[in-house]
Amino acid sequence: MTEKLMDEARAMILRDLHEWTVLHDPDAITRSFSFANFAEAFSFMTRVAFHAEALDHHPDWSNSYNRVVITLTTHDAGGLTEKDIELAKLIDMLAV
Ligand SMILES: C[C@H](O)[C@H](O)[C@H]1CNC2=NC(N)=NC(=O)C2=N1
Repeated sequence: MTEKLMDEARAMILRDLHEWTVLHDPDAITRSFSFANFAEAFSFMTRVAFHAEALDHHPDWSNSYNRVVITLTTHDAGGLTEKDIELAKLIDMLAV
């Protein structure tokens, strides 16, 4: 199983993901994205979904019209792992 990120490694990685906010209960990161309209938002979600499926790591998310809120955590590990970081970086690339 993928292990939870700890201490310095975790702090260093999270510094690079400065657009994401760290949550503590559960241990997770969250970011809100806004798009021109629903079609753009849903197209983004579709692209993220295919990558998430390929990674076998899935976002907790919600969508309201042009806004998508994504929370990443590893349920199996009870907190943030490398898999969340990998998916967050991918999501950041897909959002631009
Ligand atoms: C069996 C399968 O690999 C697991 O259930 C995966 C699927 N996707 C997952 N996604 C997330 N975010 N956390 C998990 O623990 C997780 N587990």
